[in-house]
Amino acid sequence: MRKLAAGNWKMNGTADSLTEIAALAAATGGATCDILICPPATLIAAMAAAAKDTAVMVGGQDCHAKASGAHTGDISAAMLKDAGAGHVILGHSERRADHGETDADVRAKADAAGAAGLIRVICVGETEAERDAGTTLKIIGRQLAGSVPDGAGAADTVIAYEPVWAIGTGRTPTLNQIAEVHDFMRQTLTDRFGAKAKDMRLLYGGSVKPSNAGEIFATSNVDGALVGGASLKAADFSQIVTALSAA
Ligand SMILES: O=C[C@H](O)COP(=O)(O)O
Repeated sequence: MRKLAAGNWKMNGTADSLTEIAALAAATGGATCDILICPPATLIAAMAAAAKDTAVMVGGQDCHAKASGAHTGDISAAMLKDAGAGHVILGHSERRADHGETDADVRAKADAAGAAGLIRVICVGETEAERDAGTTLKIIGRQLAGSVPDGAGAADTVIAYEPVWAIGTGRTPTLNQIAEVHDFMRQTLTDRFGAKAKDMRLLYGGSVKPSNAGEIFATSNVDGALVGGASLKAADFSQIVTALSAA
């Protein structure tokens, strides 16, 4: 399986940020993993142009479940594809919290993304209260069951485990905690999808940085990362890409 280093720029970046793409491509020329950057929608087309002829792929951060229509401010999966995206992040905890997205919403968006030919990066993760209550695996199981569409496979679906309490906080789970969730996800997906789940990439996300990437990538069933803050600068993200290539 080819591993994946994915960067989520969230609501950061303007046209002048696109210089990071050339710098990232130059610094990761020997990478043996896939490299993806998901900028704000305003930058997708320009980033796709900047990334042309490099190994850097471009993705969206969300899409609407409908193909078109009266949905002011929303963007369809086909529009992302048209702008140059090949992937889309769905069900990020910030969307679940800020926009009330449910597992059913995420699944509908994932179906739309699949129909448009986008690879879905579907996010799951527990809150701190849920971890403290000992319900982490129950929550992850529920989110996987509700958010991942039937028929999903390794070629069209990536899962990102992002403990909500580790996002942007500098806190990370222990390696054992990451392994426990990733092993659980692999088993859960295998129970549902069979052999197809063996090569489905399982990313870890939440305060990944150059200093901890190597040990996280050496953890059981971790096939890459979904990186927020440390993906904004090529100098940082390229080190994470290099660590994943070496894993
Ligand atoms: O999508 C990325 C994650 O939310 C992780 O963000 P972070 O690396 O800034 O903690």
